[in-house]
Amino acid sequence: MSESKLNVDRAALEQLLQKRFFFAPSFGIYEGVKGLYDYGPTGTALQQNLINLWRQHFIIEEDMLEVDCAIITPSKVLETSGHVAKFADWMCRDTVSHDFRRADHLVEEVLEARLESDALARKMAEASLADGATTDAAAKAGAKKGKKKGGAPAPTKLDDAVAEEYRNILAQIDNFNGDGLGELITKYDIRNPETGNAVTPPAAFNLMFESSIGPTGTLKGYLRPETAQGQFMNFSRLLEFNNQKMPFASAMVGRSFRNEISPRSGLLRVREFTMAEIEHYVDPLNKDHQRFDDVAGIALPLLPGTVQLEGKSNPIYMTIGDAVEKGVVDNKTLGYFLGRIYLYLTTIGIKPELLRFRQHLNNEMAHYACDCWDAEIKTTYGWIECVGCADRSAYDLCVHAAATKKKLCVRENLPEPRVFEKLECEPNSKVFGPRLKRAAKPVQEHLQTLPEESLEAVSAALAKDGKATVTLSGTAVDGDYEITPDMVNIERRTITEHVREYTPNVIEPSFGVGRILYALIEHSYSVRADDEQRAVLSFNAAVAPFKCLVLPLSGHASFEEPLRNAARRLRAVGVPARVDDAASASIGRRYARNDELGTPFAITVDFQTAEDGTVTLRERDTTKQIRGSLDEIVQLVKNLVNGEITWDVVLTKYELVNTVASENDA
Ligand SMILES: Nc1ncnc2c1ncn2[C@@H]1O[C@H](COP(=O)(O)OP(=O)(O)OP(=O)(O)O)[C@@H](O)[C@H]1O
Repeated sequence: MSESKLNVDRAALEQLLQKRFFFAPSFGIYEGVKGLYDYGPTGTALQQNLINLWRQHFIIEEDMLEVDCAIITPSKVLETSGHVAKFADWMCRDTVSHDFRRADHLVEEVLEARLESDALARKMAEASLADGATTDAAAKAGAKKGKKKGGAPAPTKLDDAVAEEYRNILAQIDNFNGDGLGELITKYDIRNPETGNAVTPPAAFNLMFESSIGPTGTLKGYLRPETAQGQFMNFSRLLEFNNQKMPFASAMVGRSFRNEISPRSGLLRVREFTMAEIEHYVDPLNKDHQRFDDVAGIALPLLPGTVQLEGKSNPIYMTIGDAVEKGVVDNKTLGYFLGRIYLYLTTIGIKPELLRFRQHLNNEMAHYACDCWDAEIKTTYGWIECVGCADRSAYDLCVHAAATKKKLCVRENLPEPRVFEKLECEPNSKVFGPRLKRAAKPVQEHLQTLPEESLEAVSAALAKDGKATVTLSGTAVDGDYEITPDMVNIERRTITEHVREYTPNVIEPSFGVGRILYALIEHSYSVRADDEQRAVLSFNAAVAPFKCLVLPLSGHASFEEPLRNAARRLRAVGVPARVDDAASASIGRRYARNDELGTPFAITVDFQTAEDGTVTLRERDTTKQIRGSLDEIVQLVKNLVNGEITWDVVLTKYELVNTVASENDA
């Protein structure tokens, strides 16, 4: 499939979004704070519709268990999950202005700009060559031209090998850690593009907002950076609620908080945002999915790690069935969710040709993940991760179980008892206590959890030397401890198990609602190719913030009653209707305003309404209108909004109203 270009004038779109109050910087009258936004009525309705569709598509369709957990999270939870130590980005500082920049974004921005400049220089050189000049002269001419035009720096041609190196780095930019990014900054003399100043070497910056809980100030807490941990905390209750049946999924829609280093791209990188997350618990020995066949035939644009490491950025198209069979995608459950994510995004209106699934590279993978794919959507800001889909393995449940000594596992009755031999260690605590004092318990626990080969070695040492050494690490009493045969009984026993106990693995699709909302706005935006050049947001009826506008042809008093009646009738059949009776604006201007809000339908009350009770119905994208009785039109709008009929079909059944006059009456 060819990649379609986004034809969006971002400055014009941003103006529209502010004017129609989709969203705006928070605390604006105090000059605002970067990365914080308020949604207005339009944005709120759009977001709510996206969430409703998400709930329908995932939670209801898959019978998931929805929860709503606390946002303020005690430090202990996030220490255990690894977020306190590792939930960080790499940050550089301008050595003169002291501005902060995220290191990977800085490298990306500078190298991309150099490649763009290189491409321009080559184009100019080619053009001049075609005019008969030599390459050098052409480049010089290009440079002069560049300088003359608005003072922008002249395009600079790169050495072929260097350009190739840049492309390679960019294809795997997420794979670099702090040291790696530092080396790139030094090697390629990367500076703050806004000031031209050098930057400091990257340092880790933890993204969590820290707080303290209660008046003592001693209980440290954080605003959650993801909703997942709350769901894990409730794993046992949820399993119980599900009658111990596996697999199952929990889900939550809620706010998360990240103290982003330098938020710059509107809604795409903010410090407080709505996430919709699913934690699907699955047996590690069987990651198949019952409904895999429903999605197996969908061809997805995939960008596997191996392709990125070759320096390539074009996705390969592969059915989900093939991708799992060939091991490109690790397992059927992960593949199933990639398919469901694709269906959700394309159903709400994301253009399939501007969507790809990129696999995480090893260094990029979050500390908890063993395989991860991002659904990335192309916007005017480039490819943006909008949904992460990670196999978190058993990481979270295991670490929380170990920290709390609570069992977070599944117990399943085996169809047949399992009989096997096992080397077991039974400590003699009467001897342990007096001899090892504080270390007695940790040493006993250590021995009981040793893998079979290590326990075998201890047993052999005790038999041969009459003693063995046990080394503790990561405890409060780390060190070497000597044990003797009177302290333990190690023997091989026959075990009969009737129950299998295991920690489930977690497959986690994690959606950033704001990023999806913004990408959808860009994909829905166009400008009419007429003299007026009016903007339209072509949301489908299911996601459109408002479904139907009701308006009078003019401010004539006789329109008032039928107008209210039409709005009342629409609401009675469950269609949210907005009335626009601003008599000061012409009908054409009011249609245009409505197109900017993305409202798909408009009912107009005019002089004929008083005569025969009919109204007109206008569709936003075609601007075509039909006429019918109010009853008929209300029913039609209801069916159109619910997707029971399409506008194309409506057009085959009704005569068009001549609308040229009113549409141009702006
Ligand atoms: N600062 C943010 N602003 C808006 N949405 C965000 C932000 N950070 C993450 N998200 C959303 O949450 C989803 C899941 O979060 P995840 O931890 O996978 O993101 P991430 O890999 O940290 O994102 P990035 O690499 O862009 O910082 C992302 O796919 C994205 O849609």
